[in-house]
Amino acid sequence: MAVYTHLGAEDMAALLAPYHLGDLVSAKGIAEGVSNSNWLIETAQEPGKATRFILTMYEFRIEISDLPYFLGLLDHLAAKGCPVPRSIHDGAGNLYRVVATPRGERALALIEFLPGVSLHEPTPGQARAVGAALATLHGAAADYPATRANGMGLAEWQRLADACGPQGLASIDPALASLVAQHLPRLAAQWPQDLPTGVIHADLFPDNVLMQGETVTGLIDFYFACNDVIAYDLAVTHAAWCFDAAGLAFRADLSAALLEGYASVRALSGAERAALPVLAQGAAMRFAMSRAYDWLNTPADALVTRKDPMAFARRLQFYADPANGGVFAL
Ligand SMILES: Nc1ncnc2c1ncn2[C@@H]1O[C@H](COP(=O)(O)OP(=O)(O)O)[C@@H](O)[C@H]1O
Ligand SMILES: N[C@@H](CCOP(=O)(O)O)C(=O)O
Repeated sequence: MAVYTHLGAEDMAALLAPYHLGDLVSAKGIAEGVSNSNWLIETAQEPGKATRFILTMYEFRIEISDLPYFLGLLDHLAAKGCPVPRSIHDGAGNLYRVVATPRGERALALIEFLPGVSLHEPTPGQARAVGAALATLHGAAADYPATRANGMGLAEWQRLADACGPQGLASIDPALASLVAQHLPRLAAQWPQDLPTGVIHADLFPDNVLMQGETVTGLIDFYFACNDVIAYDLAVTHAAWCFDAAGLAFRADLSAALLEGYASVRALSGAERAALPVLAQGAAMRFAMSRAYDWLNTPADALVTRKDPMAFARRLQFYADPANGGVFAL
């Protein structure tokens, strides 16, 4: 997360009053992340007994009309035992509220705080646990009744690339514009059409998984969740987890563990397995393009760390290299 909107203690207390959670004890902006402003909130009904929550203010890339899908999905998955934060409803039962801020009207929601830490250098055991948790999520979400199209699909990668423009892409790295021109039309032509679809997380990066040891204690940040190709979610997770911390070297041990963990809960069909190389190239393109756009357009005053588009451009090259075709064989 990030903090785009700066709020004083009085503003924060007023925002939280409709939740009837007691007195505001502390509110700390969380610098991780990109899309929203987030705070770790502590409130207490009585002195010395504080409870933690996460307050999210939706800043961009999120339509308010999608919030019932995202927040309802958290409650659906939590009810099935998945380690996801429940949404906290206000005193009138609302899942989210729209408030006036110095930057204009914003929607906000409060969710449960979950224990655990996100990892920078996962072990194979942790990657296996994440694979299994992802497959469990896919199963638990199978009867979620709402649907949402993927707003970060192929058409959006193209729109982001066009918005950056060849010069903007080249200003990030001289190789980026030609890489996009080489691979984006091919991916559009080769994109699989007939694979099983369902609810996917679509952004299960290490910073969106909380762990204690090898136990997944939290799957968070469902704000790209949507209905799309289920195996694409595994490809996204693979692209996010299976390279070293610098994003340069492929980690075969993490890859094997993640795929094994996934397959231990949900078997992949032959068609899904065969499609993983192209799905992973698409995943890498998706994050290269959103990062490139953010690289060129992040407000100067935002408390946010821009993420390197080239880390995913390099992964795209890795997945597109025929010499690496065996990565997804189990
Ligand atoms: N339910 C939660 N419990 C504990 N920590 C959380 C929770 N939700 C978010 N966080 C913390 O806030 C950070 C940013 O949250 P996240 O939802 O990933 O924001 P963004 O969408 O901007 O990436 C996480 O990396 C984590 O440290
Ligand atoms: N995981 C993405 C960033 C998406 O933003 P988030 O902070 O909302 O997860 C990336 O690494 O590019």
